[in-house]
Parts: sequence; C-alpha cells; structure tokens
Amino acid sequence: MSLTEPRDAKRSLRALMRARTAASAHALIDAVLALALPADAILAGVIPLPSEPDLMPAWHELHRRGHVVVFPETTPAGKALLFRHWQPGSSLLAGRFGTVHPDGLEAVPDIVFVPLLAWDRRLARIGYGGGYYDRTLAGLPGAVAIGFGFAQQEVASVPTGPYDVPLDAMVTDRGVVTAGDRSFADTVSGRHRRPQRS
Ligand SMILES: Nc1nc2c(c(=O)[nH]1)N(C=O)[C@@H](CNc1ccc(C(=O)N[C@@H](CCC(=O)O)C(=O)O)cc1)CN2
Ligand SMILES: Nc1ncnc2c1ncn2[C@@H]1O[C@H](COP(=O)(O)OP(=O)(O)OP(=O)(O)O)[C@@H](O)[C@H]1O
Repeated sequence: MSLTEPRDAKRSLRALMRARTAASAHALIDAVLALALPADAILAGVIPLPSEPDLMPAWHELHRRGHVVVFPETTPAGKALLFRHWQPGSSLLAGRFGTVHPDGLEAVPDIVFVPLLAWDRRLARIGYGGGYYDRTLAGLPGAVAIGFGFAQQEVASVPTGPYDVPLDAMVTDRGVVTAGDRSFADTVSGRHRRPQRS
C-alpha cells in the first residue's frame, strides 16, 4: 500500500461533508415544521428532484398533523402546474422533466411551497427556467408562496422580469424571512394578497 494515499483522510472528509448536508436538510425540515400554518390550509409541497433538499419527511408530518397536502403535476410547457392530493402510500406517476406526481384528485392550494435554485432578500427567486411557478402563482393570487431551500442559496440579487412573482416568505435551514418584515402570522393570514397581473 502506498504511504502517499490519504485514504483515511478522504473517508473522514466524505463522512463530514455528508453529515453537514444531512444536518442542513434536517434544520430545513425542522424550520418548515416550526411554521405556524393554519390547520385548514391546503398545502402544496413538492416531490424533490435529485438536486433538491428532500422535504418528504416534512410533508409526511404535516399530513399526520391533519393538513391536506397536494403535489404538482408538471403540465406541458407554458401551462400552470396542476396540484393533486397526496397521502403516504399514494401511487406516484412519472411526469415531465424527471418529476413525479401523485395520481390523486386535483385541488387548489392555499399555501404553495416553492422550490428554487437561488433567492434574495427581496424574496425574488429563480427556478429551473420553465416559468411554471411564476405562471402558477399568477393564477393563484390568493395563495401564499413560501420558498424553501438552504441559506447558502441566497444571492445578492436575483435578476427579475415582469413575470417573476416574488415570494411571501422564504424558509431556510437558518429560519424564516418574510416580505416587508411582516410577522409570519400576518403573511399566512390572508390579510396580504398579491395583485393579479392584468
Ligand atoms: N421537485 C420539483 N418539482 C417541480 C419543479 C421543481 O423545480 N422541482 N418545477 C419547477 O418549476 C416544475 C418542473 N419544472 C422543471 C422545468 C424545467 C426543467 C428542465 O428544463 N430541466 C432540464 C435541465 C435544465 C435545462 O437543460 O435547461 C432537463 O431536465 O433536461 C426541469 C423541471 C414542477 N415540478
Ligand atoms: N405568467 C406568465 N405568463 C407568461 N409567461 C410567463 C409567465 N410566467 C413566466 N413566464 C415566462 O416563462 C419563462 C421562464 O421564466 P423564468 O426564467 O422566470 O423561470 P423560473 O422562475 O426559473 O422557473 P420556475 O418558476 O418554473 O421555477 C420566461 O420566458 C417567462 O417570461
């Protein structure tokens, strides 16, 4: 065996980095589960793509607490997402772009948890570039949009255009940021409504 092969050091670095990622994911799940979500709100979660934080444990727990949980079906390009009822054990179908969705009945969510690649303090976000969430939120002006991701996905400024819909709140492994420094309770209470684009 070569004395220059840093096998043990590599093994411990791998373990350290896996543990760090797992700790951030746990902290994000805990932050989602600490949100004061109205009991009667229909919540839209999302089944993760391989590169995204896996919040499935949070969706399971929110369902166990009695929330109605729905997940998006990726529709043809240019259309708003469809949301379908999910519960633990629901059959899942393969959809567009490697996404997966339940085969439950359609429902309209009150609170939409929004996946993203980057976010900023103005609560602008950028996703995979399909415009799906922007189109979907534009069609749901009464819904509350809560972005989720890691604190390290924050950037100074996300470039935005006329169709980009800002988030009402952002939840990360380091806590919650709300628009206009509102309380989270005010943010989800429905007192705040997004204007609809005409
Ligand atoms: N988990 C999850 N589900 C989701 C989303 C998401 O971001 N995350 N979406 C959020 O909108 C919608 C799906 N949106 C997507 C839109 C485009 C591509 C896409 O174009 N993927 C390319 C890679 C990018 C590229 O080459 O331009 C690919 O798969 O080849 C993927 C997902 C609905 N479901
Ligand atoms: N409400 C809308 N009506 C028409 N076009 C829209 C609407 N919302 C977004 N688009 C268009 O969709 C395209 C993709 O938008 P953008 O690059 O902002 O996607 P994204 O936010 O990264 O994706 P996603 O929301 O799916 O995560 C853009 O050309 C944008 O103008």
